[in-house]
Amino acid sequence: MKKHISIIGVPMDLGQSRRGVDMGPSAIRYAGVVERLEQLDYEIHDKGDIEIGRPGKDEEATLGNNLKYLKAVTKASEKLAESVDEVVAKGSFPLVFGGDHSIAIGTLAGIAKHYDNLGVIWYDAHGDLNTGDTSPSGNIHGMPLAVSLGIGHPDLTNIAGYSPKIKAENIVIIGARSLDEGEKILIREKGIRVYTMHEIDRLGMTKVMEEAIDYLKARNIDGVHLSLDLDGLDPDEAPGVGTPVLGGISYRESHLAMEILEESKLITSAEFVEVNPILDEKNKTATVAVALMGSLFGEKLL
Ligand SMILES: NC(=[NH2+])NCCC[C@H](N)C(=O)O
Ligand SMILES: [Mn+2]
Ligand SMILES: [Mn+2]
Repeated sequence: MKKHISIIGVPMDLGQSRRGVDMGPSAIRYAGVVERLEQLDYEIHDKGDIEIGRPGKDEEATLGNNLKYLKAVTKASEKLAESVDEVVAKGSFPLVFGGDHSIAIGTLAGIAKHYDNLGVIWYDAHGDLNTGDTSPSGNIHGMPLAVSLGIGHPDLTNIAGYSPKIKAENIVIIGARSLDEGEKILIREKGIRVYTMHEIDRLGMTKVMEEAIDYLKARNIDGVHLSLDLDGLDPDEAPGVGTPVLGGISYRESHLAMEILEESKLITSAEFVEVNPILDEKNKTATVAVALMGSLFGEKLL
């Protein structure tokens, strides 16, 4: 039987302040993702996009809680959680395209209930561990990992009616190079495993991925979600992102990371987020995302 992948697009741009990231799912499709994965003998079902809707003028205010567009993000997260939930329930692999990283709130809400002990690999320049209290921006795309740990506004932590979605000791962050003070405190307090750029430079990507995999296996995880923020890569190679940070993971290292994950056979769901075609150069970032998906699903040169 052919393995089955279900694509869900999430044209969400309300979790941050640079317009255009809502076109990410189109850019990724345009870069040929379906054709590419079909060649790997997967059966692909593109479920289309989640409807986000435009917030009214009265919704733009943060209502004093430092959570921009809380209502609209909550609504979209609920819809996404339902759609992802259906995909997992029927035994297909959920592959979600963003949209900004706030969508991980809904993705994880739909996935985590199907696992007793879900692992998460968070491939990102950032920790996304803020709350309304610690965020310097009020942008919800800087909060999804905290929300999934059950930390943050109850409207967000209770998406799909349960909380927390994941455990701190089952998370590995890879590529971090920009963390806010509150995020650093949370990382230390919860003992979250983080491979910063320092460790990637020092150990090399092979060792980092092998350690990450061993770490998750030792936690007896029964599935692993890959949440890949394209800003984890260096902005020279993935320029189409809203919050670029210099000194990132290279395209080659990222391919290697995806290949090692594929060999591990641990990944049970994935999302690729923050692709913003307005900020991109000739759809380069979406093309990089699709190439990485190729490796994640087993593409080989020979
Ligand atoms: N998913 C992202 N690109 N997150 C960037 C977050 C940036 C910053 N830490 C903030 O909370 O505003
Ligand atoms: Mn990021
Ligand atoms: Mn992120």
